[in-house]
Amino acid sequence: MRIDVVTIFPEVLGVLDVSLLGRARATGLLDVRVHDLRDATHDRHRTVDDTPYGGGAGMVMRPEPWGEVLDGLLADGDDPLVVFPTPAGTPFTQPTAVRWAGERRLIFCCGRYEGIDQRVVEHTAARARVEEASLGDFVLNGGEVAVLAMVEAVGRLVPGVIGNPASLTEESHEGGLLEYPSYTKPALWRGLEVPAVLRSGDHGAVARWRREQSEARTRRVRPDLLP
Ligand SMILES: CC(C)N1CCN(Cc2ccc(Cn3ccc4ccc(-c5n[nH]c(N)c5C#N)cc43)cc2)CC1
Repeated sequence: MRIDVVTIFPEVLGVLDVSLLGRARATGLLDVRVHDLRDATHDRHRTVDDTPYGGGAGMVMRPEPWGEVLDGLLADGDDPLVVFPTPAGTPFTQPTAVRWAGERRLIFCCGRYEGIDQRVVEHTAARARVEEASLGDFVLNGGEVAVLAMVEAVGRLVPGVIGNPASLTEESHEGGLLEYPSYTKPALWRGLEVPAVLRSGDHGAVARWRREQSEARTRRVRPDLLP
């Protein structure tokens, strides 16, 4: 999978070079390319923003640099999905990550200030598949942190990125339930014991206990996830 990220803060995306995604990049499983939007400006100050039509607080990102950088990225004709992170977007969920992990190429457009001139979304949607997605119901200062989360959630689902695919099967939000609690050695720690069933060797009992724990945790913490 190829992932392009357009941003005015390319250094923020540097964290993608470490850990799992770093190894995935090094082995070619993920081809992540970060592009500095300011490279598509041509004035002395490398200006990417201007005042909003209609007045109001803050600045809006100018359409011209975005048009130029997307002209280049969309020239390959390989049908990428173009994602605009925005507080006004469709909630990004695990099903979204699973769906995006099936794409051959993703392009993430990180806005800043009060957002990107809407005509960029409109013009891009006339020549590519576009989604406006939100990381959650809270406000960030720009799209970069959201894209880091989205790229990690998607990248880890690409075959080969996670060493043990089995660890992808029983995760939170898989199958609509939160994951069961996990334990490791020692069996007794600061007076707290590991549940006996987990040390019983009875795999059927362990599976039942884990399902019950997932259901109870979901009822307690996220009843909205239950059918
Ligand atoms: C003037 C006045 C009436 N407006 C009132 C509503 N405000 C909403 C507003 C607030 C901040 C930002 C900062 N920002 C710029 C690009 C950008 C991309 C993603 C996110 C983002 N925030 N939270 C998420 N889950 C996100 C995602 N994904 C935030 C971004 C953008 C937009 C804008 C100002």
